[in-house]
Amino acid sequence: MSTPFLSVQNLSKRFQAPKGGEPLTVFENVSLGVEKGEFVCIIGHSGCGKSTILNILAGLDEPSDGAVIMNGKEVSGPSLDRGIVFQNYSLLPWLSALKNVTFAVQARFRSWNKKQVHEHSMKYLEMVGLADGAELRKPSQLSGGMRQRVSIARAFAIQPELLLLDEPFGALDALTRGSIQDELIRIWSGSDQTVFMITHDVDEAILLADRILLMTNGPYARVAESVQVEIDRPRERANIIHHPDYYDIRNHLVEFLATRSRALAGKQEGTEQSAPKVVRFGANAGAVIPSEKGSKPGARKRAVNGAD
Ligand SMILES: Nc1ncnc2c1ncn2[C@@H]1O[C@H](COP(=O)(O)OP(=O)(O)OP(=O)(O)O)[C@@H](O)[C@H]1O
Repeated sequence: MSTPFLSVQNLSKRFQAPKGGEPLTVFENVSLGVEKGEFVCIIGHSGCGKSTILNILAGLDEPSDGAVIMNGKEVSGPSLDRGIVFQNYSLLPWLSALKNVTFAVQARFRSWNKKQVHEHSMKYLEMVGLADGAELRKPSQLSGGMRQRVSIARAFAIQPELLLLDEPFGALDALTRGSIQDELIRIWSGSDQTVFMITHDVDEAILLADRILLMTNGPYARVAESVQVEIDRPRERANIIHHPDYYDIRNHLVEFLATRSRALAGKQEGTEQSAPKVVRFGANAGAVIPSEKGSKPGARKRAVNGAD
């Protein structure tokens, strides 16, 4: 079995208690694989460790045990191969929106001249609706949603191999959220980018993802299930609810969050398999896959509206 593009191997994270008490084991023995070009969402209750996993994938935090291997190399620090959108935007406050983007683009594409950098950056700012003069404002002069859009433009503009998104649309109104979700799918569809995204929104996850990872509650959280979303693309927000698998998947996710995330919580004893259980619906519901690790995503239909 080939090694996946992104391989999370027996990852654990413990934080020291502030006053020398018992350390907090946020999650333990998390193993999973993500194939190149796959779009994966992760869902779990607040505090189970989703952002901590994402920070480790980004190389911004270190695991207590285990490793993350991307493209055959262990992740040991941040890299422009991995673009990140955080919940709290993380923009450089002394630079304009445009300069926040050009700064990253210049670092990524070192041989480009100023004009190329400017045009490329403006293209992505335009994509998020911020090319009408707002690009000249500093983060403190922008609303929360606008700041988040700058952060999204910056991450997309560097065209990373792996896009890490930590609730990227949380601060956006429904209309902007929908149009940026569409842009994300358009960009991802036309590239071989891999996306790993945290969301609390089950409908968003079903609309966007090839696969949804479900985390149990912490401490000692783990990724218990990997739900395949085998709904053909393009998926349209207005029509996806009519797909025969839609409510089966949705009910499964909601039920996991309501009961099983808690029922499955707690420390696992040694022999427990660390790879999540694969869950499939529709025609593939009976398919037997022993573990998620290394499994290929369902047939990819990357066509989106107006694009192939
Ligand atoms: N630097 C840190 N030091 C100590 N504890 C931390 C640190 N960072 C996170 N934690 C703790 O680790 C746990 C997981 O936090 P994390 O932010 O990863 O959760 P999350 O699932 O992303 O939550 P949310 O959905 O609310 O964003 C929490 O209990 C949090 O308090």
